[in-house]
Amino acid sequence: MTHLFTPYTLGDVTLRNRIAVSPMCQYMAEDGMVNDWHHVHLGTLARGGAGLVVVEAAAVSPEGRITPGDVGIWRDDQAEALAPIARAITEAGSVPGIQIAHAGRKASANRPWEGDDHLPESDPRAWPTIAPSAVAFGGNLPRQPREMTIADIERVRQDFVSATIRARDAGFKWLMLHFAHGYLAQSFFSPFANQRTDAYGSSAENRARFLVETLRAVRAVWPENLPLSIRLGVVEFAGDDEAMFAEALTMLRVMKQEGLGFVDVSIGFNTPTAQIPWGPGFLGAIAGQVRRETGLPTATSWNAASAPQLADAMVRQEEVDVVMVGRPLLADPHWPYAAAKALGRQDAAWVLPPPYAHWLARYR
Ligand SMILES: Cc1cc2c(cc1C)N(C[C@H](O)[C@H](O)[C@H](O)COP(=O)(O)O)c1[nH]c(=O)[nH]c(=O)c1N2
Ligand SMILES: CC(=O)[C@H]1CCCN(Cc2ccccc2)C1
Repeated sequence: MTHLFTPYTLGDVTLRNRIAVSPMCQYMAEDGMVNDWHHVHLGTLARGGAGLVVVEAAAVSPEGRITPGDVGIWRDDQAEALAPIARAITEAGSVPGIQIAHAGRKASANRPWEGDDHLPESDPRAWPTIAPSAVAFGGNLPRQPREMTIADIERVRQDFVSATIRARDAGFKWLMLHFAHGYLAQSFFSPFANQRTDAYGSSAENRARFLVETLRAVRAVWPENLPLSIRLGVVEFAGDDEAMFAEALTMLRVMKQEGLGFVDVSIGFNTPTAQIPWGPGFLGAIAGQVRRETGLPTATSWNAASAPQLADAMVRQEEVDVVMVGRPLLADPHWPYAAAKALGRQDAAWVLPPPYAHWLARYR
């Protein structure tokens, strides 16, 4: 029995299988607008057979981009440009998802293959960055951000709400808030990054405030019957993970009461000194713990699809409900087909659309 190829229903949304395209920035947008690159990239991935395609981090404001090449959803025309992509994903038999994000102190950077570092302040493309505290990430991102005022906090929360409304109206059916990877929301939760002494800092409850308030505000405008998820770093691999994990579980229980429906378990990435134990499916056990301790359905990524058998086992062992696949899909957008074959599914070819499947099913 392959668990990876069983349907999954959450609210009024059913995924044809447990494979999701993990959100992956392409850094190919101009002024936040998607273009042919994104249409071909995401359309091909949807035709590859994944049950869910999560469009890359879309910035909720210009300052919230990581690089000048990031997709945006801070304007109506940007959302309108995303609508055909949501349609193409749906027509391919997959569910259209999108991640909305604010990069915080990791913003205003070069594309990864062009340095992955902060743009020089003299660069006309650069912009000032904001964060919970005036504390730089360090490493290749040394710029000190401006500490956010309460007015900034309220504005950015509203930016997440406006972006949610645009995503809804553009036809997306699965929303993921980017609360991970050292970006703005994750950095509020982190004692490494958040040294505030007001209601948004110091205690775990205060450090969770921006995330919980934003989730609550987004929940109020995202349709009740559609999945509302977050991607959250629950460990840092930088020393104090027991405390961080316990705080994350507490926050997730509060968020569940506030209408969170699903959590994609990831890494904090709040400090350049992290020692990540890279390896096949290394977050699986942690995702399973989150699932048992909070009762929330989960996903995780991080080499979860290094082998189809591993991805299948993570579902079978109830560590996750959905497997987020990233880099393997860059290598092979039809990875779900290869996985179906590797797992011995009779109708493996029919993971792909008829114009491909008809011939592959009878290929001798
Ligand atoms: C090119 C590229 C771009 C992105 C990513 C990765 C890569 C390789 N990742 C992380 C990604 O979604 C996934 O969690 C990790 O890559 C781990 O999964 P894999 O081991 O790649 O399957 C990522 N994560 C996220 O939450 N939002 C994003 O927009 C991106 N962008
Ligand atoms: C936007 C986002 O969350 C992404 C941007 C690209 C790097 N991602 C994190 C990453 C690190 C190492 C290997 C793969 C991925 C985070």
